[in-house]
Amino acid sequence: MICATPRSGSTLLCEGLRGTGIAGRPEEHFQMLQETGRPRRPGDYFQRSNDPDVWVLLDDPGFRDVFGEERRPANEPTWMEVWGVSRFEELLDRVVAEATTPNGVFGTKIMWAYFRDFVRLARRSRRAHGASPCEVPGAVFPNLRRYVWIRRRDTVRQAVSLWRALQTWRWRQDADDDPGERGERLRFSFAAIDHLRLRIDEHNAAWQRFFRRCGADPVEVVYEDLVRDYEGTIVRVVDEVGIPAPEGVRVLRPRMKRQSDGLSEEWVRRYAEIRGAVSAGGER
Ligand SMILES: Nc1ncnc2c1ncn2[C@@H]1O[C@H](COP(=O)(O)OS(=O)(=O)O)[C@@H](OP(=O)(O)O)[C@H]1O
Ligand SMILES: OC[C@H]1O[C@H](O[C@H]2O[C@H](CO)[C@@H](O)[C@H](O)[C@H]2O)[C@H](O)[C@@H](O)[C@@H]1O
Repeated sequence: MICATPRSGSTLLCEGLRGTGIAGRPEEHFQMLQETGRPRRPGDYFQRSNDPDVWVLLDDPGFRDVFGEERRPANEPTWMEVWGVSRFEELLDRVVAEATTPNGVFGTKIMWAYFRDFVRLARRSRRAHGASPCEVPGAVFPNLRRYVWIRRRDTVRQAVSLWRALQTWRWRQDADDDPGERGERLRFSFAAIDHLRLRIDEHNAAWQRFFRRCGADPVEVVYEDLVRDYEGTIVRVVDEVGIPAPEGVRVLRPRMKRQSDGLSEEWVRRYAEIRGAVSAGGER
């Protein structure tokens, strides 16, 4: 089970593991909120914000196409409808069947932001009824061995990446993709990036507390190291999870490309400048 936060490089890791053919087919199979049964909408990423500038942004009519109904209509199918199932147990069965490689290894990826919803939905099902939150993943996933925790050292760049993805709704770019939107309509917001950075830091800390409390020792992957040594990192994860690879681990070249570009760098610079001024007691 890959434990992640958004824009941590988790898809690159999942694709690398999937490409080995022996490490399951991890994807974001359970991205649904308990309340709505749907994946998060852009506005959900800003809930519990303590920053009035974020509240103003959420109400800004100029931002309706980003946060409003246009992006994710209220009648979009629920996640269970997408999977064509009516009970959580059925979803589990479908996911385990689809995400298991012939050697019996299963893989999935879960973000902290909806891990609580996953745990609560699972505990209402027969599989994990009465299980403590620590016991839930082991109760619903067969022979869970180790968690894999992916994080990014530079959470400012991660937050910039997320703020961009929330505006473009482009979550990946493959080598042969048309790059599409390159920044013409995108809006910088210190408040939004700062909120997302705080949440990312908070969610990483929450994963750590969860592992500590549950006596788990996750395999750790840092995005910047994964990018520097892709093959070596994938081989290490397979090895540390304990997946037998009698003929060695095959690592395919990634199809995905880095999405950040000069505009992302410009936003990182502007964010640091404003943050520096705010810490020195100045205005945003
Ligand atoms: N090949 C390659 N090399 C370097 N970086 C890469 C690569 N593939 C994906 N990425 C970067 O991973 C970031 C997306 O992270 P996630 O996959 O976790 O995002 S998601 O929340 O699941 O959509 C996102 O980071 P940013 O570049 O900062 O936007 C992607 O560009
Ligand atoms: O390719 C990157 C990821 O794309 C999907 O997830 C992302 O898009 C969702 C919106 O459709 C969003 O709710 C989610 O937070 C994003 O991570 C896909 O589901 C992931 O498997 C994939 O890693």
